[in-house]
Formats: sequence, structure tokens, C-alpha cells
Amino acid sequence: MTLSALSLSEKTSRKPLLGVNIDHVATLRQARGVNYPSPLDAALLCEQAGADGITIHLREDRRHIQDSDVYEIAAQLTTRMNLEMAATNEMLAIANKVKPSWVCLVPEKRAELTTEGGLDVAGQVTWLTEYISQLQAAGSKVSLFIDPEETQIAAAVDCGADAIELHTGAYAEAGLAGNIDVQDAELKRIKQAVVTAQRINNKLLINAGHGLTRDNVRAIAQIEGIYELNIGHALIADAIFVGIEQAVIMMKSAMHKDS
Ligand SMILES: CC(=O)[C@@H](O)[C@H](O)COP(=O)(O)O
Ligand SMILES: NCC(=O)COP(=O)(O)O
Repeated sequence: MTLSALSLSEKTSRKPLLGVNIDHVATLRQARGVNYPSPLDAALLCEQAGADGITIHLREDRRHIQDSDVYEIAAQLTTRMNLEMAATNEMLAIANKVKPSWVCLVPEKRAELTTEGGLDVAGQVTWLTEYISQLQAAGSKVSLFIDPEETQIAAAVDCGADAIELHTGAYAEAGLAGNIDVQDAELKRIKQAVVTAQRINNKLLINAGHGLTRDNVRAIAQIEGIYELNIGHALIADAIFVGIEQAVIMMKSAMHKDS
């Protein structure tokens, strides 16, 4: 079923889908400069195990996913690709050749270990409106990776984005640090952001992700109105011990288990 065929009630009442981010299969390959493990093989196994989509982040520094991965994976996926990238002219040219189902625009800092914050959409509405319209004209839907803040959500709507992805990193980090009060506050912030997004534009799809694990995912997966969760690092870490297919199955079960 296409996204546009989903009614609003289906978008908001269903359990969230799982997009698997396979960047760190490529991280392992790049650590040795060899041609294995294959992100393509990982993507296909994730799909077979029930992943609803595959996320890859083509970083400007090419630290993990390479351009050739993007083309190979795009050619063989049977679900859909969510291509994360910075909003640069170089990336626009690549995305408009690949035409992934989804492009997710993310901020990038060269020195960061992983994506540290959300995109400042409010600070670049003119640039992003034009950028998004070019991606949409090529056939991709566009999501913006943002912090759970009303200003950024409203700006994403103003720019014509099809979806937002709420950055769950602060929620996840607080949990890892054992700061339960902070984690609860971050969870409330994410829930409030979902309500705000629905109020501002009830056609906007609301995704979430970053730092989610089998231990912290359930509270996020239970938020009504979240369409999809994108999960990578923790799932690939599980895969080392149980295999990637089982890791997908275990994550889906953690997302959907009853109390
Ligand atoms: C945008 C985001 O939250 C992540 O999916 C992103 O891909 C993180 O980048 P790394 O995979 O390089 O940590
Ligand atoms: N956009 C978030 C994502 O794709 C996965 O992030 P992580 O689970 O690797 O932190």
C-alpha cells in the first residue's frame, strides 16, 4: 500500500513501522578497507526478517556508506529506501539520480561521532523549501530530522516536508546515563511534539529515531501518531550476537510487546 493510500486514522492508529539503519554494517567494512560485510546483503536480510524499510546515511565524509552502496541497495530493495543526507548540492545531485522513496535531511558536523542534534529548519526555510521541491519533483518524499520543538515542526510544514523525524537522542542518552527524570521529561517533549505536529498539519507523517534500543523503544513506539521508527546502532549491535534477521525480529517484538 502506498503512503498516500493510507487514511489519517490508519496513519495514526497503527503500530509504528520499523526502518532499519544499516550504516554500521558499512562502518565495519570501512574499518578494514575490504569489501565485506556487505550492506546490501544486510539490507536484504533485514527485509526478509520484516523490516519495513531501510535507512542509510550517505555522509559527506563517506565514513561508512559509500556512493556505490546507495546505487546497489536502491536497485535491489523490495521495501523502500530512506536516504539520510545533508542538504547540499552534491547530495541533491545524487538523490535526484537515485530517486529513493524517501530522503531525510539531517544536519552534519564533520567531527561528530553521530548526528548530535536536529536540523535547524527554521533558520533556512527559503533554502529548504526550494531544496525539498527539487527532491519531490524527482519523485522522492522528504522528511526532516528535527528536535521535538514547535518552531522546527512549524518550519518543516512551511517548507513543504512530507514528514518529520523527531530526534530521540536526548531521550535515549538520559536513559543510558540513568537520569530517569530527564528521560521522562524528554519523553513528554516527544509526545508533545507529536500532538503539536498533528495540530499544525494532520497530513504530516511523524517518524522518530536515534539511539533507540530494545530497552527504551517501547515508550516511543506506544506514542499514538508515530508512523515509523528508524533504528540502527543498537540493532546492528544485537546482530553481532544473534544475527541480523533475529535482531530485526527482536526489535519489532520490543516495539510491539504489550505491557
Ligand atoms: C540522522 C540520524 O539520526 C542517524 O540515523 C544518522 O544516520 C546517524 O549517523 P551515523 O549512522 O553516522 O551515526
Ligand atoms: N535516523 C535515526 C536512525 O536512522 C538510526 O539512528 P541510530 O539507531 O543508529 O542511533
